Amino acid sequence: MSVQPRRAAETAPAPDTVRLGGVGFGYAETPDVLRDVNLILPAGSFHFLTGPSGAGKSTLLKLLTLAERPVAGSLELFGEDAGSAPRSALPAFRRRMGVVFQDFRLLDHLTAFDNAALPLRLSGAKLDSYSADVEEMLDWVGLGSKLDARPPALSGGEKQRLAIARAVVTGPELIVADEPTGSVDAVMGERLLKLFQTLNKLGTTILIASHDESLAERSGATLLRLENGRVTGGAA
Ligand SMILES: Nc1ncnc2c1ncn2[C@@H]1O[C@H](COP(=O)(O)OP(=O)(O)OP(=O)(O)O)[C@@H](O)[C@H]1O
Repeated sequence: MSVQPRRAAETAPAPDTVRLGGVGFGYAETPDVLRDVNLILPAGSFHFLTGPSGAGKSTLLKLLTLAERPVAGSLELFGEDAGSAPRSALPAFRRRMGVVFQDFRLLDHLTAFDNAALPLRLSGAKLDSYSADVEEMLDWVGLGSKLDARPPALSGGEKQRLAIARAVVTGPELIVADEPTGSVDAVMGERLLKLFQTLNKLGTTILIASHDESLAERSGATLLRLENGRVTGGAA
């Protein structure tokens, strides 16, 4: 696979990709969704996050992707304080991660190719430099014949695979995915798992929130469980 995670040039050990200490967060109607989350994702680690519906998995992912910020505790990404960093610093954190949202967040007016290529285009890269990588990634997720299709003409599973291609095509250091196999069949679920495993072997830190406990167990990833506002399992 030609898409590879970017790596720092220095030889010092990479800092933990994610460190959460005593994190608390909630909503007006549901305070205390997260009460005291302690979580470390070392660089290059692979974790699955499971837990009952409504436990707060998507909420935790919103904190990691900086869509929300903790109201208590600390959040470090890539060895730097992200929990209380100024808003102007957030895009630099976000550029280092690929995110698969549960609702995909594709742009309906763009083709599949242009949706997948969007993060590269926004980074200022020239089409010639990324076009082959984007096509390879779309081929990997089974969309090689749908490069010109727009999201409204894609099935739920195809949209999900397109969202995954877009998240991984930049070679991010961290991939955060919310139910990334929820809309695909078992065969494609295995194929997507292989994609995540391959990216992890290349050094990408990966956190997948999923209801699919059997996929999580087959993944070889460290299993984390979110319940009653706390995460158990893993290195924290
Ligand atoms: N934007 C919001 N405003 C208010 N409450 C919210 C919001 N988003 C989530 N919640 C509430 O926070 C709690 C945790 O929701 P969240 O979606 O994070 O759980 P989850 O573990 O991802 O659930 P599922 O497995 O069903 O996707 C739930 O009680 C939910 O109703």
